[in-house]
Amino acid sequence: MSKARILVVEDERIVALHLQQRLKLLGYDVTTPAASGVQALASVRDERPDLVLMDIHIEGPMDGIDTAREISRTSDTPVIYLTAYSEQATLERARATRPYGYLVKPFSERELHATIQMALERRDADLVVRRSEERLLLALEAADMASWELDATTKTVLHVGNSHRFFGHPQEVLAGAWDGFLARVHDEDRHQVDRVFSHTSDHGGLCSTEFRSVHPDGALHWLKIQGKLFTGNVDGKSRIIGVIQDITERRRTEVQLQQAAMVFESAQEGILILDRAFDVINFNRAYCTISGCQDDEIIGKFPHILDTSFGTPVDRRSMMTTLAAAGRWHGEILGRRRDNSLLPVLVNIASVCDAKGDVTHYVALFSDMTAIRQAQEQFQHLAHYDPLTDLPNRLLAMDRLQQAMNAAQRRNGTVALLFIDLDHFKRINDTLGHSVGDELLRTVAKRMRLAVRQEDTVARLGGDEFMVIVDQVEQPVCVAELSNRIIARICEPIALAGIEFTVSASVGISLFPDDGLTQDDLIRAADTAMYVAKDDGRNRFAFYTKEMTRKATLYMERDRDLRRGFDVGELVLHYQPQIDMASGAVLGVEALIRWQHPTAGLLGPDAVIPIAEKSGLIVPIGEWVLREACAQACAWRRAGLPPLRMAVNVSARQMNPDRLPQFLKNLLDETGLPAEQLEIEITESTLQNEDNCLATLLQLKRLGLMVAIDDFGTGYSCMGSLKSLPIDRLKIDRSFIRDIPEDRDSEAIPEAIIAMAHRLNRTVIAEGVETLAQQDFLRSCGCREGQGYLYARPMAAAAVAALLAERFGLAPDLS
Ligand SMILES: Nc1nc2c(ncn2[C@@H]2O[C@@H]3COP(=O)(O)O[C@H]4[C@@H](O)[C@H](n5cnc6c(=O)[nH]c(N)nc65)O[C@@H]4COP(=O)(O)O[C@H]3[C@H]2O)c(=O)[nH]1
Repeated sequence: MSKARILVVEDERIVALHLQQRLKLLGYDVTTPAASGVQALASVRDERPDLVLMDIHIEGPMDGIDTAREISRTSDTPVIYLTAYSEQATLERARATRPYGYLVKPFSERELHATIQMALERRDADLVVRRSEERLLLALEAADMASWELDATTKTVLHVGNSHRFFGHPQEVLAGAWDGFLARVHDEDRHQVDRVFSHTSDHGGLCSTEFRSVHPDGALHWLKIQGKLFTGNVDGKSRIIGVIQDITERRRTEVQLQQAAMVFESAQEGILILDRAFDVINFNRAYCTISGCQDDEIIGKFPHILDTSFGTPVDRRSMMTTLAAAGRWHGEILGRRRDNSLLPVLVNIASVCDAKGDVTHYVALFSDMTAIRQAQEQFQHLAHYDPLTDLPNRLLAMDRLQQAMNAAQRRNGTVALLFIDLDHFKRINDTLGHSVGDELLRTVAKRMRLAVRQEDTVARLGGDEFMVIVDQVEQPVCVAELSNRIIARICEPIALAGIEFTVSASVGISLFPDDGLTQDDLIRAADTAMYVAKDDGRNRFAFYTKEMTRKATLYMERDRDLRRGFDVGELVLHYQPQIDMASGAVLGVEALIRWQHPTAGLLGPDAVIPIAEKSGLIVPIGEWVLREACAQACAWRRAGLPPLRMAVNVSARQMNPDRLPQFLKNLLDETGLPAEQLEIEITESTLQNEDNCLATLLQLKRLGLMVAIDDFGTGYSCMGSLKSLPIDRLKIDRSFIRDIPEDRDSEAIPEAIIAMAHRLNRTVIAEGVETLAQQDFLRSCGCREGQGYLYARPMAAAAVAALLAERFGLAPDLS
């Protein structure tokens, strides 16, 4: 053991040398004595003595106490004061420097030795404590912790280590009154922190809590503070001593883990964590739901849903190869449920690697695609099927037709395309309502399906239009039979909304390849044939013929020509006088349409009316006729001619109660023509077939117009109801007049019509009177009015005026 080195600080040299002598004798090593504070500090720094014997009263700017204070500030060297006498104040100053001892001069060798030994031992003990404190501090620092201390009795914070790091404030801000410390704790945690440290003894002296500290920059730090209560072992005070730790990162990780756990558990996707052998080590609820497996059937096993033993299309080897190469595998498979049923699943598997890049786990996600696939199927269904009847729609029908055509082409066969349109469906829809109309369409659809073979397609194209595609037609006659079957089925009585009624259908048929090689051609052909079936009286079928196309083309050309003629004013009116057969007086005229065609010359109504009826142009043309006829009647009146009845033919399609009466009212208002001078002629068939006819007639009568029934006698049903109809005049059809008097039998009908009309108080006029004999016969039956070539042919307005002027001896002003 080496000798302790001692520095003597003494300004009296003799005393210093004597003391050194005594020390040497006691076995100590001595350094050169220092005579001043400055020398002493230099010696401590350079000689590194183990102990300093310091005379309090030394010369110089620093006395022994000042020098000792400086030594203790810069080194661990213990200082023992030497003093002969001292005032109290000096001693107080000396004590404040925490010396290792006092030796009061004169002192014995024993006192000197004992004091030095005690000081050295205390210095060693202090060093041990200091080292240990240092170690503790370093350990706390390494653990990112700091110590803290609280006086539990007074609730005073004594110490908060590394306070900047944990609270963002210096020690002075935190140390002191408890409330000052609490002020640095987040509002929401303050109460909890206060409670924990107020009841430390309740928990065996241990306390621990986690809270947030608010740093001056607003940043929140999660802190964990732990401590233990120590009671009175040093100075009788109760202290809580412990450590503070910043757990912000841990809390963040915890929150992230919680969120991850939440996602894991609440995910719609089934999630599996697999080990390297592909055995399950963790799973979520959704996986159980999707796979139907129980908890104990999952852990430690290969995922049941990926079981390929059912021949699902997962190739496990290629999956593993992809996983090894790319770290991911995804695809849609037919997964296997616990009950061995299959379901479409979208699978996403990812490898999880360690720091070295070696695979440690796999994470597999399973999305049940059943709902999506069902929705897609529904979507597909909606896109291809008619929602009302559930029959294929036009899109699918076209596809099937193309397939049938392709197949027929390969085997040199025939496909039949049937275009089916319900007759007068619009009328049913309008009168019975749309829900009845819908139900009717559903019923018809079912009946059609029952009428055809399983492999044939029945489709709804829209509205009341249906299509049947017959694959593999053996003979056209089979298609005819099928059409009859369909028509017959449709015709069966239907009871809807408490009403029983029947509906018929018209069917147009085209054949592939005879009638067309493309879908469009076939459809056009079937459509044309269907219109022919309708024209032929409905409730029947018609095979397409080339002649139909010719006629249809002709019709279209005529229609176009008529529209043009109408637009440029080529339509004109001729007028045929209606005569009092007794006096020969002109009672009125019938307006008859003519077409002054630029190339064909003057054309009769046959060139206008049928085409206009078909295309709907009859309504504007009919209104033009009425306007023109009224204007002409007014012009004649203005010219001074006597008032004449103006008879105008009105088509069935014009008999719209919402349009015609209002139109006529406006016309009469505009022209000033008295209503009773205008006579509307409707045919007997219009009266029978047009639902709106009666309602329109009643309104016309209310306006004061005259109504005549044209072609009377050619229909059958209206005789009985004639009495109640708002009719003024009957026009006997000229077909009944033609054979008078050659054919006696033919006289019976006009005779009966005239008699009946008189009975019912209606006027009669005979059409087509060509001979005097016919006139005489009619007059003998009591018919007073006649119209025919016998009196005058239909003629232009100017000719009528001239005729009237001649008859009445007038010279009309026709300007
Ligand atoms: N053989 C013969 N025929 C005679 C005789 N007297 C008159 N006629 C013809 O008989 C038709 C009488 O007209 P309708 O029965 O109303 O029959 C009319 C009428 O139903 C229709 N029509 C004519 N103009 C119009 C019109 O503006 N609108 C509508 N909707 N139909 C019209 O066209 C039909 C034919 O008219 P038109 O060809 O002008 O033929 C006229 C007239 O020229 C006769 O003694 N012998």
